[in-house]
Amino acid sequence: MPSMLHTLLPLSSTPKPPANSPVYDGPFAVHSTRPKSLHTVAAVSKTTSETRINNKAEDDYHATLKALNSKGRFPRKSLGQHYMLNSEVNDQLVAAADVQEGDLVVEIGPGTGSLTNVLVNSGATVLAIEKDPYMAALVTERFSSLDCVKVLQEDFTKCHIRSHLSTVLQSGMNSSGVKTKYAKVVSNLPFNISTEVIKQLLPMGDIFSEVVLLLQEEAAVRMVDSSLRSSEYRPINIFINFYSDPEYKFKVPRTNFFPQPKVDAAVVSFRLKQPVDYPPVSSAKSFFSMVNCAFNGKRKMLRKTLQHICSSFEIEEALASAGLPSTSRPEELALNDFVRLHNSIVKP
Ligand SMILES: C[S@@+](CC[C@H](N)C(=O)[O-])C[C@H]1O[C@@H](n2cnc3c(N)ncnc32)[C@H](O)[C@@H]1O
Repeated sequence: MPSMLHTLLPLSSTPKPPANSPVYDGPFAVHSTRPKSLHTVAAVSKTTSETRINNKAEDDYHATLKALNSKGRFPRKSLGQHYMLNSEVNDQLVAAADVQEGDLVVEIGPGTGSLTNVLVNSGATVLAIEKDPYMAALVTERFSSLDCVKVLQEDFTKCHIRSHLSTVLQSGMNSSGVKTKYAKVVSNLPFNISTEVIKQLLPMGDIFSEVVLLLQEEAAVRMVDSSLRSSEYRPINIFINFYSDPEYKFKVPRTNFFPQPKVDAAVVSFRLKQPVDYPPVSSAKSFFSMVNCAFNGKRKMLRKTLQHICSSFEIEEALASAGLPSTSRPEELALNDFVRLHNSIVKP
């Protein structure tokens, strides 16, 4: 190991790869890909087409440590820094988004660039947005010779993704050949910003076709499963189904990350609906404000929880004209029921 690594992570405190890991037990095969040797981050060089990375880089445990040490960094909990050690998982993430030559892909939190590398090798043009200035510098250096990767050092939850995308489409970066009208998002992002990111991205069906995210497993299950009357049924399920068709792809055990998080992860794809396909409501804002009100008392009847929108008599009338019992509770209503109820209360 390089002396730099010893300086920053003394042997006694150097984290060890977890026993028998990383193990990816996705839907396909179970692999044991224990770290093999010490690799540098990515050997980046120009190919004949000048857009690809020559040799498939090894983004394993040692490479990740070495990359972090090159910037004098330890993983930061506050930034949700759990780096992916298993390139098979990155391959499957990219496959889940069906990334093709000419796709424009937004990656949130590229970290050391292991997923970025797989995206580039699939022929994508990548706009990577990284909050940590050290990791942004690292990933910028790693892909500095490629026109098809642009790294922005920004907090994704605060950035104006629309204007960044249009800048990319108008810039020289597009000479690397973005062929589609819609971009995709593929990301292993910090668990603590995932709900915010989902709320930010799903209503953008006019610019994104697909959002594929590595999420905390429990959250992934909750977001995809919108079974009525379950204790997990929430306004976020209505929101997700309003704007997208979600699909649980596969589980990723915690042993695949460095450092290991306390929970497992899972990949979810959200196929975004185009605005013309959204359920017909006069205003999405008033629709979601009604849904949120309805869930204020999850076990209470809607004629009670919606009382500050209109009188309980009017609510009962609206329920009847939406074909719903007057005793309905929010957990009993699917997306379409809420749409009919909203349209009965707020006449278009
Ligand atoms: C879970 S790590 C994943 C890193 C890398 N994608 C991988 O697979 O190894 C999350 C990354 O997101 C970055 N990050 C944290 N908060 C962010 C934010 N608000 N906006 C953009 N990047 C963020 C972290 O610095 C870190 O690099």
